[in-house]
Amino acid sequence: MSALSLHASGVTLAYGGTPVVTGLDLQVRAGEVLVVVGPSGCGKSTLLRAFAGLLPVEAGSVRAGDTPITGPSRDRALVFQDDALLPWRSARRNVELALAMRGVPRARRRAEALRWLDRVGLDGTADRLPRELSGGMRQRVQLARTLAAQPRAILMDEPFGALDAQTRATMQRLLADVLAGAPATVVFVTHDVDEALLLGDRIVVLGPAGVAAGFRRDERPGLRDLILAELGVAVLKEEMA
Ligand SMILES: Nc1ncnc2c1ncn2[C@@H]1O[C@H](COP(=O)(O)OP(=O)(O)OP(=O)(O)O)[C@@H](O)[C@H]1O
Repeated sequence: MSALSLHASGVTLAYGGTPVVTGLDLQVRAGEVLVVVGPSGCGKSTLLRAFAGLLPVEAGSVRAGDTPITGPSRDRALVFQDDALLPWRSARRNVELALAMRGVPRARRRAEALRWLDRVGLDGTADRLPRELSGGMRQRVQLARTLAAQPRAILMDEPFGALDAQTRATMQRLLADVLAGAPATVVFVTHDVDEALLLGDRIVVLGPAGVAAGFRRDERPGLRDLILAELGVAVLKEEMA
């Protein structure tokens, strides 16, 4: 399975007729990790929902590769802060579910689920229920389950927002590691500019008028300050809008 490019062209997104995002143009290249930052309420989650096929566009188009996005697909996984694991299934059996949905024969699921759990550092806890795991461990299971489904695009909405600083830093490094070996395009939403700089090949600042600025990582010295400045301007514009 190859990574999937994602495209938003002249996109307007709205809830109950009230526009949230207007005329947005954004191209995500196949295989890149694009991080989206922006003021609270500017429509970051809404954009992910459109790419996930959960929210139809009011105007413009969203595409995955050449195909218009008209609904959810197993090719595009959405990952939230809440781990959304099934509470009555062990970590291993949560991962096995993703394998079953991918059509992996029953006889191979157990070993493959254990390999994915091992990959996210969870060997030895495969038989525990979600409530017997810490928040960071549950996020690891969620990551294993997402990767096991082999999506071609992963849409991540502040997945580490609920974790303490130390666990969050560990998860960021782990994610950077596993993504390096995964053939998937990633759109990652965060409030944390340092997280954006660690994970993103490219970082865009979303503002009330669409993409306010875009940066390649390592593009120039002082990138962090530049992003913070753009973010500050976007927040002011959002407040004045
Ligand atoms: N289901 C909904 N129904 C109505 N309005 C909504 C709904 N979801 C979001 N909104 C509104 O749309 C706007 C954008 O919300 P969204 O969650 O996309 O912003 P965000 O940039 O992800 O914000 P944050 O950074 O705070 O998570 C907000 O004004 C929000 O109140």
